[in-house]
Amino acid sequence: MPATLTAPRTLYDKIWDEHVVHSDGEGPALIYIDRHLVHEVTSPQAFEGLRNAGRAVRRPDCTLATVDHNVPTASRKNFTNVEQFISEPDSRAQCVALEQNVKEFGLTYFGMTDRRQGIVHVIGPEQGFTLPGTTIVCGDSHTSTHGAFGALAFGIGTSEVEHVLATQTLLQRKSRNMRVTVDGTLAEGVTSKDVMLYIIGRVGTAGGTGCVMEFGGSVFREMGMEARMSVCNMSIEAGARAGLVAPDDITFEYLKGRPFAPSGELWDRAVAHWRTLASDADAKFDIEVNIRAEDIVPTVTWGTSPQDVAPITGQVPDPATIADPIKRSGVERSLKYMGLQANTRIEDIHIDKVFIGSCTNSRIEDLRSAAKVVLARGPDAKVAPNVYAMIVPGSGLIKQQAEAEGLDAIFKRAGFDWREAGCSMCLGMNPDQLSPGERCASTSNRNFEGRQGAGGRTHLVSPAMAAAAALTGKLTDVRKLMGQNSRASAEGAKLKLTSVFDFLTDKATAPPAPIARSGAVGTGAPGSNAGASMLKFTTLKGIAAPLKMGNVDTDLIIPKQFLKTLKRTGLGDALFFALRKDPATGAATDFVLNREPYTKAKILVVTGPNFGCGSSREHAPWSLMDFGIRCVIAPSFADIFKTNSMQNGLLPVVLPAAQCEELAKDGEEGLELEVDLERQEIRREKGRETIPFEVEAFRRHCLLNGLDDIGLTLQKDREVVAFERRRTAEWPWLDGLGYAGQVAANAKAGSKGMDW
Ligand SMILES: CC(C)[C@H](C(=O)O)[C@@H](O)C(=O)O
Ligand code: SF4
Repeated sequence: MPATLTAPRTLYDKIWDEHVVHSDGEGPALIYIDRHLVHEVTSPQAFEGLRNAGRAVRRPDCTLATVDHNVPTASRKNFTNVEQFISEPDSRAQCVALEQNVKEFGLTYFGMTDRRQGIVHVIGPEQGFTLPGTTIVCGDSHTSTHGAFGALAFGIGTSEVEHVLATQTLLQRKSRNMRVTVDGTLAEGVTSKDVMLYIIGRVGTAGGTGCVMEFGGSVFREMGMEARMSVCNMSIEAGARAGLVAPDDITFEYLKGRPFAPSGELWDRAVAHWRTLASDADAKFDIEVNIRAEDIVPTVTWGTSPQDVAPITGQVPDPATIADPIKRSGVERSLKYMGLQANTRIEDIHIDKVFIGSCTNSRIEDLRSAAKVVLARGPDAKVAPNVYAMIVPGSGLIKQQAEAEGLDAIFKRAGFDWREAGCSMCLGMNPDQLSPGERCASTSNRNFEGRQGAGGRTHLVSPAMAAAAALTGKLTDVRKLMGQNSRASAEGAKLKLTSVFDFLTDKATAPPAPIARSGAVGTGAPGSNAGASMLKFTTLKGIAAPLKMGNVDTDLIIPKQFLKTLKRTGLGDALFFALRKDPATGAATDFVLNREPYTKAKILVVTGPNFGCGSSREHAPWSLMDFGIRCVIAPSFADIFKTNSMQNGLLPVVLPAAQCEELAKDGEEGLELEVDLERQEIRREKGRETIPFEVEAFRRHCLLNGLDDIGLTLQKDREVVAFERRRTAEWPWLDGLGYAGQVAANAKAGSKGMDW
């Protein structure tokens, strides 16, 4: 055993070590992926890639697919099929495409007639597909949710989805270890959502960049699994690669008996292994944050970034008190967008809509918590006049359980709209959206501009706070509604509790056989080695467009309505859509990319940090590329955006903020920059000083040579097969139903070596 494996290790270190298939110690490691969740938005291009290369899905038994983002949440009573039910053509096309792909590639699929259908991050844990100690990925940033089980779970882009489908592995660099400890006792009325909003407010949306964030301390140890999921869910909002809570008896109790979880003797073996995973007492964390539970009160967001938080007892900030000009203008911009005056009391903010749902807060505990607030107001409690409040359970099973408990009746009696499962107004890829100017108290996770609908205004809150806002028509301290002692009054408001196992009665079954296609699925693509399908990047000379903003999120780079495409191309006009088109008239604005000479920009120079934060949508780099931009220079990038860019031949260059400012000035003067990846330098006009930069050696090599990751990984097939044999021997519960120790041969083992 190497020395590093005997030194004290964190939970993350241990999961990482157990999943390395190959590492040369320098480049990224090839890690094995135990569980892959798939949804309709980020998978069509990945399946298309497999189809074009004649590749199969390597481990259908470890892959689970559902539809969630596009599905309407209207009653399915008259549902006959997706074609008939989904009227919006692009949403329909994505759902139909997934239905065809799962058949063609032979995958387990919870479609719209399956009561197990729901938000991908809700159904994985619900089914016991999510297990401790595993690596879990999905083409979705909130894959971090599954870290609540002590799994290394993170979002990936579509190119990586294709990589995992084809190889069941990913090329990854190890992140740093960060720990957030919250000790003490939470005050009455303070929930896991408040804890996480508070943490994001403290560390910022880039606080966890490059890190895996473990949550420790008495507060998380005492939390139930659903609360832990809400916390880990939003670790991506803190910029972290993943969130983690050590698995313990609470975890095991939650999982035992779930359809996809191991049972019998395998269960005992699995639990014995899971107990070894917690961070060693003397393990070292690169970053430590300590928080006192007593400092946290019900928390809401006032602005357009999840870090814009305030206690419900507080007020909207005043930009005049902020010295840093970028931060000040950011706050001014947020307040303008949110239609708020500085120093307004948070409790004086009136709302138009309430959304209870999303992968953060749509589970049974969340619904119970909202229902308790309604019950505490007595039988005549009513949603405030002029407020529309909707409740969207995270899965069909949660909906059934809530109905068995009578929660739907409590909500309906008070005037809430009770809907079918899906992502719904968290993102509004389906018909559930805010209208321009509408203000919403939402239990979701992102309050970016236009997130819930163009011009819509989002305040993130807990389910209890959302229910309170629905009843009063404004952001309200839920503690006032629950009385002095919320726990006591909540207990007074009795709910008829049920067991989830009354509903989890559909047995897990082996995935169906793929539909055979001539010479394609299952037959592999011998010889399709290091593909040169990625666009090469050597040197790039051109106009640089300056963008003086920080925390530019991918919702802003490309809004949701453009994620419905089945292609990777044609997205240039969608780039920064909300900034480039006047929402009222549709006319072009004076945004930098609409002005000459920047309509021909090949480089984007951003002066603020954390470019590309938020969603994992690879559509962000696709739209930049389609516009003609091949290089983005910024002080820092969000992890997923950076990887997605590299996968597409778009070069992200990190430079200190002062140098970004200098280059932005060149851009403002209309000067060209020349980005030379070979020499790792940026040459400027007018004899201005050349600026050096650094790009990780492996990625530089791939960009310079146009090498795509799948081709490289297929050359490691022998190592992958050996890993799978060991996995079956040591952790047999990870092989899914129908796995016979055979995988589709995607590439011939032992083909040419590769210098990575
Ligand atoms: C569609 C998907 C790429 C996206 C994500 O990665 O988060 C979505 O789920 C979101 O919440 O914005
Ligand atoms: S964040 Fe919203 S849109 Fe994204 S997966 Fe979760 S519920 Fe769906």
